[in-house]
Amino acid sequence: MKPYVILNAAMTLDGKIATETGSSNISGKEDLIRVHELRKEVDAIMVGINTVIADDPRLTVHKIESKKEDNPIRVVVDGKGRIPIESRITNDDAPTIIAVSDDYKSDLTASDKYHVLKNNGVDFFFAGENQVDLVKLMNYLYEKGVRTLMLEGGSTLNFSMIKDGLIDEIRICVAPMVVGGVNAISLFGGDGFMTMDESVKLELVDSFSCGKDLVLKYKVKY
Ligand SMILES: NC(=O)C1=CN([C@@H]2O[C@H](COP(=O)(O)OP(=O)(O)OC[C@H]3O[C@@H](n4cnc5c(N)ncnc54)[C@H](OP(=O)(O)O)[C@@H]3O)[C@@H](O)[C@H]2O)C=CC1
Ligand SMILES: Nc1nc(O)c(N)c(N[C@@H]2O[C@H](COP(=O)(O)O)[C@@H](O)[C@H]2O)n1
Repeated sequence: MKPYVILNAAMTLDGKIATETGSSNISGKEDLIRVHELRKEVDAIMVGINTVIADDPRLTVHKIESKKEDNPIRVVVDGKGRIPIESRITNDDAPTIIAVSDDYKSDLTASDKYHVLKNNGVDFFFAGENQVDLVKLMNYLYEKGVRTLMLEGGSTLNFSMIKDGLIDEIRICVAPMVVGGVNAISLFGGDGFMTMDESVKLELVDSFSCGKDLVLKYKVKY
């Protein structure tokens, strides 16, 4: 069993979620309110380690009125245990789970960083060779009571999740901007599919204006 997974992201008209240098302020203020309302509804939020390193996100409900209990569990997919010890995501604003691959378990558990984070209340989950086994992670989160999970990027994790058949719904804020650049970061990265036949098919279920932005909602049809 797995949680119902909603991928939420903001992209430019040309499908980029960040520039080559990592600049990623894309959503307008109305869209950020929508995002934080969604954060308040879900049981957990998940991001990849590069997003933590690039953005040092809080992943809490902080742009609308809320209480600490409204904050979902924060999950970081971190195959090699690279989490910076001072990351905001490890503070006590909400529970945090760091998922690491089995190959890096012994290195991590032997480190001071692991013990400091454990003492601060951070939980660890180990599965997979080199990369985190996302199917096992979803199963573990479900067993912990997570029924709805918001995937908030980045590009590499988004592709792994959709390739593994783990995303149920996609909500995209399309901002009226163009950034270009072959090295800018797109909504789905990874190795990609080689043919359109392999592409994951979507069904548009809603679309609406949100301030200056357009929000598109899709169901994923595996
Ligand atoms: N505009 C928006 O809505 C958003 C923009 N962003 C932007 O995206 C950028 C980061 O994206 P990106 O660089 O693609 O990185 P991700 O945040 O997707 O992290 C990917 C890393 O996670 C680790 N990982 C471990 N297991 C897996 C697995 N099974 N599948 C995939 N990844 C795994 C890998 O690192 P390792 O090998 O070390 O394990 C991998 O390189 C940032 O610039 C950020 O600002 C992010 C979110 C939203
Ligand atoms: N919805 C959305 N719009 C953007 O323009 C963004 N750059 C992002 N980024 C995601 O939100 C995280 C930051 O969260 P906090 O405000 O620090 O809680 C960031 O790391 C991305 O996952 N999202």
